Amino acid sequence: MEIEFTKYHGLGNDFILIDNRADTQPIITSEQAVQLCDRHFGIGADGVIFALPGEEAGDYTMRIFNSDGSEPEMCGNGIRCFAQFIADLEGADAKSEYRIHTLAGVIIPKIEGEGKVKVDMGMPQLLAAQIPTTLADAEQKAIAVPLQVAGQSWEVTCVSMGNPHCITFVEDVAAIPLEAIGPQFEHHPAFPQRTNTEFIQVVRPDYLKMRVWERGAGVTLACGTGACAAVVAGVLTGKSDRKATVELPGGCLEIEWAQQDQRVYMTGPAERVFRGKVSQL
Ligand SMILES: N[C@H](CCC[C@H](N)C(=O)O)C(=O)O
Repeated sequence: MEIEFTKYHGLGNDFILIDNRADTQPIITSEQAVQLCDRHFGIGADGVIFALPGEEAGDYTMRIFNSDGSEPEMCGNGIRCFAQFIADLEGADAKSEYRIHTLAGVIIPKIEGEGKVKVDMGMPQLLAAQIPTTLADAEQKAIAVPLQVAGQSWEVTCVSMGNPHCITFVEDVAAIPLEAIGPQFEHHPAFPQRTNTEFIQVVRPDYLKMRVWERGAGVTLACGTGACAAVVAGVLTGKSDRKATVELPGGCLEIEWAQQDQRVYMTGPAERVFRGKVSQL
């Protein structure tokens, strides 16, 4: 079988996008996605994203496989790339705003020009059962609670953007041994669905530096849902403003947890890199 694909990235968090509009199920398996994401034996990416026909009043449905083959509920950098991909596919008929059905609900990206996409990421979920985490009672929030990892006690705050995030604030993100401790956070028993983990250095209340170990993908250059979760955690712990720039290794995202509707808005780039075909799957 030969598969056409287009490679996009959002601040270096890169994805293989597949036009899957002719089928209601992804045309490749999660095992094949792992092969395609391999940076030596495949195309190389942090994940594979499928553009499927719309469901439940969505213009389209987005599904994604992480590079380890697991299927997350949502992807922030990915949905900006998804919106750009759809607009490229629709050409002259392209809209500037789409309603995308995802496992995290309907997400609304708006193409703003100069390669920027603004996304209504919906409302964060904060109850322990919604993350999910056992770090607090099911109907309570896990804000600034202790978590033992690698022989150290970390103060963490848990936020779901449809996918789980564990946020901790540190003095110097550059000093964090991400490859050593990331997997211990990801697979910690306190997170039944595993977790993404964000390490945040507060430069100013409106400027955060972030590094991330992603569930199912490891170290990435950027994480959109993680940047949103980081600002929410910053507000909940009194460390950041509701509107902040989040600087990631791959570049900056503008995030706002809006006071008036309690929804999180993320603005950032989405860039097409190349198109290709792959066979022997
Ligand atoms: N690894 C994440 C999915 C991708 C999220 C990230 N790439 C983003 O931009 O939000 C998870 O398993 O929840």
